[in-house]
Amino acid sequence: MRLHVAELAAIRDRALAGPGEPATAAQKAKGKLTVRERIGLLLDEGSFREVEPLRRHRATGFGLEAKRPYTDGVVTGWGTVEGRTVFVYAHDFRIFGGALGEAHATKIHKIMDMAIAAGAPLVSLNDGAGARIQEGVTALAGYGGIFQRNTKASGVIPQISVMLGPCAGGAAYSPALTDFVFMVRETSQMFITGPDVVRAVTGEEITQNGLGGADVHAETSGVAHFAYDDEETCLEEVRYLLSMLPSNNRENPPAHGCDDPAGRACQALLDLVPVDGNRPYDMAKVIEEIVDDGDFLEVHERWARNIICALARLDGKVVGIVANQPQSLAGVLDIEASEKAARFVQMCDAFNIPIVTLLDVPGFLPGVDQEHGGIIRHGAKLLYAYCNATVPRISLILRKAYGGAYIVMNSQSIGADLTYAWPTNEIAVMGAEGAANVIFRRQIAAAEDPEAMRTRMVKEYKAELMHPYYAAERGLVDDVIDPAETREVLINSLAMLAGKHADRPSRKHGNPPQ
Ligand SMILES: CCC(=O)SCCNC(=O)CCNC(=O)[C@H](O)C(C)(C)COP(=O)(O)OP(=O)(O)OC[C@H]1O[C@@H](n2cnc3c(N)ncnc32)[C@H](O)[C@@H]1OP(=O)(O)O
Repeated sequence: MRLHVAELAAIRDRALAGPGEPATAAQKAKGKLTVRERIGLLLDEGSFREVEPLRRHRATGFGLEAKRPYTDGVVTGWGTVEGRTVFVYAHDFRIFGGALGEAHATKIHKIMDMAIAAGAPLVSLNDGAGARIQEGVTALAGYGGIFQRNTKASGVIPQISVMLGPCAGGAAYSPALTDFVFMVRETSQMFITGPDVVRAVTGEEITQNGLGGADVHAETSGVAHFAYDDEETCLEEVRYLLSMLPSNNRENPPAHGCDDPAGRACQALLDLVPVDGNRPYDMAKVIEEIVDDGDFLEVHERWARNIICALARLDGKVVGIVANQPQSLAGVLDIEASEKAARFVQMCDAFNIPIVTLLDVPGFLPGVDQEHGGIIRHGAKLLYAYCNATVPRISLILRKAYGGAYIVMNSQSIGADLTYAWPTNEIAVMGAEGAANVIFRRQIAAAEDPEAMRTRMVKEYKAELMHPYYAAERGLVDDVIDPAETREVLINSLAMLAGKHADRPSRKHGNPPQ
């Protein structure tokens, strides 16, 4: 037996060592960690249990018979993050550029099936060149199996994709099906086809980073939710995100003890938000003041900055926050903001995270670009997501909430459980100036002094329809609160809603706007 065990140890050592020093040096020269270093940073120390470390491909042709490394270029297994089980698969770029062949794919399929069965999150550490060219259609079929499982797992277990190298083709599609995409500046890219193919087909000259680097995807395309300067910080933030998510859709997110008093008065809010509805301010500071210890994790922080989507804790329990950002495009809803918030609301609903919506919204962004770009169907995505969400939903109107944007952003009429407003709230079909221009157009045009008439009509409209208690008198907000009470009121209301259960009519699935 000892001889056998010694032989096993030698084989294991070879598998663990990977493809050798030159390949490792090349990986390091690109500023990247090795696959096992990454897994070591992601998981609790010593918790990784590898599955199929001795797997090798059986493909033939193109010299593959002579090149059959252990792992086949992907390390799979499970471990823990803060003591909770997490499944992981990680490409090894040193082997076939991390490209996916049949054996590689079936290892990933197995670990995905295990994660779904165990009801635990799946994290992929992506550093791979897509389908392994030498294996042809079997490689493509392997990707099909991953996409199918990504979709099956969607809304069942959290799926997190961490991009740690140049990821092409299927290695970019699969992450797009998952809940969160993390990237690292300079070293990670995502594209359907690399710069060489782009040059050949369209004649465009572009670098890998220019085409699909972290900043491109975190700021322009919205493909990446998070971007960091180095792998260590990136993987630490993945751990932080996991600490806010439940293991699966049958559980609640983990609650923590909280030293920040639930009844803490938020006096700073009285000065943070200008009473004049046209003056900008930083909504992030408002969120910081309300949530436990001022701590929150912004999702898609650099994309569609006119809306904030963040995970935070209130009295130790995780909440999702959706908030207009008045210091960016006046907090207006446009195509990208609608898409960003819709996906976030859906994610929160899938994983039992109550949603707090902070409104200060002048409406949808008008314009030809927006209309031709499909603001109607993109805005409808957010409406659909809120209407569909059965988790506790609370809205707070800080200042203005106008028109369709007011309805879309979790108004009482689309199912908010509770709606509060500050005494500065102004809920209306549109701003007073715009409203007066429409309904008093004739009187203004016929007046001797049109400007004086316009001013008088604006004032009249405001006095009649836009005073802060108009909605409260009609029961359309549940209470008008002192901003300093905001934290206490939200915590108290969420505690009441903790047992919320909502049934929906039976159906296969809805047909959301796309
Ligand atoms: C589902 C459909 C799909 O996935 S279709 C997508 C197919 N994949 C592609 O088109 C990507 C082709 N590869 C590339 O564009 C580049 O290799 C990228 C990913 C940009 C990385 O470039 P770079 O960092 O310079 O590395 P490199 O080209 O030297 O490659 C390193 C080693 O990996 C190999 N490699 C690369 N891609 C594949 C692939 N798809 N199949 C099999 N092997 C691949 C390279 O040949 C190279 O190998 P070696 O180290 O020279 O032995």
